[in-house]
Amino acid sequence: MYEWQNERAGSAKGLSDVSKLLVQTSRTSSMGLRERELSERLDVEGGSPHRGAGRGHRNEPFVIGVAGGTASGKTTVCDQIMQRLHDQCVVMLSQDSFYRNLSEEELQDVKNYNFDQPSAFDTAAIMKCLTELKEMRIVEVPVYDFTTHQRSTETRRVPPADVVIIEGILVLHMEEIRSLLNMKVYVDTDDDVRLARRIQRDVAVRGRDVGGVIEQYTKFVKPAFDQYVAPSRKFADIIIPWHRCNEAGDNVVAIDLIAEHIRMKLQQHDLRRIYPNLEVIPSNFQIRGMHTIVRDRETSTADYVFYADRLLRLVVEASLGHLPFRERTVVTPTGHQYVGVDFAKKLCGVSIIRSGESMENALRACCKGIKIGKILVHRVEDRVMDQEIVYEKLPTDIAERFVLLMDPILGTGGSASRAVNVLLDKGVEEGKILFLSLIAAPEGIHTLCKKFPRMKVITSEIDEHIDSEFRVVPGTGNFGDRYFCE
Ligand SMILES: O=P(O)(O)OC[C@H]1O[C@H](OP(=O)(O)OP(=O)(O)O)[C@H](O)[C@@H]1O
Repeated sequence: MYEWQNERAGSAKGLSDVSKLLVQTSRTSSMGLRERELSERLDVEGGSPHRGAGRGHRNEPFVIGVAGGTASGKTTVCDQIMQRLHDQCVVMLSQDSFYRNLSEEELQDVKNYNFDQPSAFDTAAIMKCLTELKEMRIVEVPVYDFTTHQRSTETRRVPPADVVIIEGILVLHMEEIRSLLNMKVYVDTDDDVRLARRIQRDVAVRGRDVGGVIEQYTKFVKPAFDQYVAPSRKFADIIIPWHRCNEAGDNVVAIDLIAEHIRMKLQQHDLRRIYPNLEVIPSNFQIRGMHTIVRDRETSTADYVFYADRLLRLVVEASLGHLPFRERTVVTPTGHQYVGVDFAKKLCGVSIIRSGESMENALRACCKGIKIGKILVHRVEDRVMDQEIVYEKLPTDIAERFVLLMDPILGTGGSASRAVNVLLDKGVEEGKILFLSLIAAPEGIHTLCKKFPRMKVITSEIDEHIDSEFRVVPGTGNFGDRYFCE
């Protein structure tokens, strides 16, 4: 029997009531009520800082690093991301909490101490905290007093979360920290705006005088910005131009995009942890852009076909990557050996009529001369799990082949399940079937992945849910109508 390799360890998970609590923490606030409540509930429930597998929690949080110059608006960006993710468990850390304690000598000459250089931070402590949060453990974060330049004896207790945000000037400069981040954000604000804000903040909040703030800025802050902070922009996945704000001072578009991306990742993350046989092809802004076009109801048929074809091709290519291969060595024109691989030979496609036929061109373009069969399922709207097979035409030797079963939309999973059963009846091994879709609803994923755990399910995006009329939401409308009709 052919078995797909289980690439991801993990067990069934879903968000518990506890982890659904919103946990807002910031460097200026002491422990918030909800955070305290969460910590207490965790203590009561677990009696241990670990949130183990099988207790209904995620395995690892999504970690975001937010960098930018002093007073660039990093905290505001973080607060706004947190607000958008109000139904998720989010915690925020500040790199500033991890300043080292100053020695007696340094304290006596504090005006000449450079707080903006990497060595001013206790990077080992930052790494410990982030690593433990990644392991879903409760951490104790230092509390730094900016007036005495010392850590307080108190610590701030931060519980595990679905999303961890760490902000600070050097978060993207430090390679160790970068390696733990799932998303890197850089807040880009004009230098003069930042200086004005810095003066205002240090005088009002940290009890400094204007002359002292400007001196420190010129001597340390600005050179460190030029040396460490500004060059770290190149590591960012997203650069937020904070001068492109609305009247309320928000860059709504950027924050919405970030929050939407995180939501999508969290959703996908969960399902992929539940089902090792689910594969979501890695997204990027090019793919998101194409999805945006095919989901837009204003898109013309010509554009719909063009961008759907591009996306379908990506799904087909990603699926082919899951087929087994044999090592093969060839000799290049330079006379040298190239140790490569040979494709799997015995495969075929099967499209679920009608929408599945839209994937045939992509498959033919990738696999020269591939045989393609067809299955027509009559979708009975009020009996979603009891579909009727109306027509089938399949290669006679299908039982000896790997089968790429194609349908761009996975809704309830009723049609796909029925089609898989036809293949199984023909003698195809479950582990040799790959189901390819462009857009999948979680309901369909649950149905297929649970029912056929050895079949690989490959999709490009997972949508929110199906509505009362079994349509995928937000979806793309009726794929067949949009793709095949003028
Ligand atoms: O997972 P399910 O709930 O079964 O829904 C998915 C099916 O619905 C769509 O087909 P539709 O019935 O619209 O027919 P078409 O392909 O001919 O457009 C889609 O192409 C799938 O075949």
